[in-house]
Amino acid sequence: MKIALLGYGKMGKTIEQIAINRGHEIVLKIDKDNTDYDITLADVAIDFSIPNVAFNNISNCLNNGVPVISGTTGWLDNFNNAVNLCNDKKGAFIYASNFSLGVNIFFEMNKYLAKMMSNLKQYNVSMEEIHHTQKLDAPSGTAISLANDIISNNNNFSDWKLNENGENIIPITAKRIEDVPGTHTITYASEVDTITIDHVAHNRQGFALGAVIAAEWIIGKTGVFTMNDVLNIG
Ligand SMILES: NC(=O)C1=CN([C@@H]2O[C@H](COP(=O)(O)OP(=O)(O)OC[C@H]3O[C@@H](n4cnc5c(N)ncnc54)[C@H](OP(=O)(O)O)[C@@H]3O)[C@@H](O)[C@H]2O)C=CC1
Ligand SMILES: O=C(O)C1=N[C@H](C(=O)O)C[C@H](O)C1
Repeated sequence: MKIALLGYGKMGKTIEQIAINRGHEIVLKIDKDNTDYDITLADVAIDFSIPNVAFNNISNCLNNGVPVISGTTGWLDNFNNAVNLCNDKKGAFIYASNFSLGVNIFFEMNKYLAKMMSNLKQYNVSMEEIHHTQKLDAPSGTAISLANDIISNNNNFSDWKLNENGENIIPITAKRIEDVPGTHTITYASEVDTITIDHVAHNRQGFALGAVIAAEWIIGKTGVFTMNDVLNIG
């Protein structure tokens, strides 16, 4: 498979290694100094870039009939536009805030726990995410997915806020510590006890492998998909 890497930073480089080991060819490596390119050279594009260019990258792929996998976070104001464009062009598109198998299992655990806690109003939920100091967005895309899944599965919470408490609010704390690949912790606390679940990434390999598996999976398909479709979980 011929892969275009839209974004050739920490993730782009990790994806390159894994893709080559799985027998793929990298035909484009795009960073901020190299934005004039022919996307049709690729069978599939993998976008791990920066929030304010992700939607343009995705649109360029969809307008040129190239399936696109995006892991870039912090651009979701334009998510519905990407979905509409994909449907108009009969293209293929997957966005995931987190491509790792472990986090996708953690997403399911979070939904299950949120459902169980729905009738237990004595528990307040809170979330903490920790990432490396170069991260541009906060809270992380993964934390936003986790919070939205709690809201969909638990009537006690209707919104999330960064560093803010309040009735029916899920407070999210974002910490930035050098070299941390990604840690997410969900805490339910009552007066008598605390329940915590967490996911700790040890490196970026899990995110990158998931993105390459999604790129292999999407070839020949039409539509907007999620990692649940790819991994067949949930
Ligand atoms: N969904 C998931 O599983 C995961 C998502 N992420 C997300 O992926 C994104 C990238 O993360 P990471 O690799 O750590 O970040 P980096 O900062 O290491 O890499 C970002 C890359 O984007 C490039 N870039 C800048 N402008 C453009 C442009 N116009 N077109 C294409 N590329 C451009 C940068 O180029 P230059 O170096 O020249 O500035 C750089 O190569 C982030 O949004 C992060 O949150 C990260 C890990 C997992
Ligand atoms: O920027 C990162 O590094 C990561 N970003 C994603 C997010 O915002 O959730 C996924 C992962 O946690 C690493």
